[in-house]
Amino acid sequence: MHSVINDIVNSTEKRILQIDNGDTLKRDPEKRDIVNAIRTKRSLNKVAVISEVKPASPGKKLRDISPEDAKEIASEMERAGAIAISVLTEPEFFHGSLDNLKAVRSNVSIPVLRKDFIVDKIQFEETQSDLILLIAGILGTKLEEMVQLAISKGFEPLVEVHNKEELEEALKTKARVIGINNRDLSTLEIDLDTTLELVPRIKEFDNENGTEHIIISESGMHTTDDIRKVIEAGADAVLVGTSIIKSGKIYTKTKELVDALDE
Ligand SMILES: O=C(O)c1ccccc1NCC(=O)[C@H](O)[C@H](O)COP(=O)(O)O
Repeated sequence: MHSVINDIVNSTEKRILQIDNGDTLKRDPEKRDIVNAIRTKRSLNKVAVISEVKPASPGKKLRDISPEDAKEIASEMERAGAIAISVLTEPEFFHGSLDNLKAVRSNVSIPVLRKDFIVDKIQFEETQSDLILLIAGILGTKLEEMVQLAISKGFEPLVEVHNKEELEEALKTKARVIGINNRDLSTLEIDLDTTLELVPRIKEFDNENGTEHIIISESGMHTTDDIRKVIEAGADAVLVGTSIIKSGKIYTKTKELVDALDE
């Protein structure tokens, strides 16, 4: 694991000590269904884009985003046809917040993903979202248990993998949604071919087991060519942060990616 990831996980572990066990968030009982949203979008030959409210990457500030800004940004993403909104909530390295998550979910009607470094079930109690990210490379042997717990709490777990070993672990779980992260968390290098390498194994598993996983290609997509590359390889959806936020034109850039198959 890259030292930045170790730092992020260490900082998260310290932060969760502050979560008050008795202070359980009252969650909206309605879960917005991303699986249907993705299938509907794809049936219209549009790209299912999960658009990310991302203030920063480690060491790289993109834009200050307050809860009010987050609401406005997410509304523009929804208007432009995004099927879901991802909200980074990690405060130290990504400048995200749970307040941004809450603000976004109350202001859009599409599914919302909490994008963070979940290391302990206590984090479920502070989360107002429909989906929650579980990173196989971080959770290791705890992955299956965390997937079960997330489902029992009413979340749709999005299990993120980057290599074949992590993918095999993800396929052993009950998760319906698998994210292939094109960013290697050991080196932070991005390679869209990661999606091309891992999709066939998911398809093979589904054929053998009568399952139908939803595949999300995550990170490093900037152009419509990038989007077409991963969709043509078999991804059902894409998760895009930096290129949308950096464009400064949230509506226009999101729509360009949603319409990438029109060209
Ligand atoms: O964004 C980073 O640089 C990063 C570094 C280390 C761990 C995670 C990181 N990103 C978290 C994400 O999951 C991305 O924000 C998301 O996949 C969107 O990626 P991008 O479109 O490349 O901003």
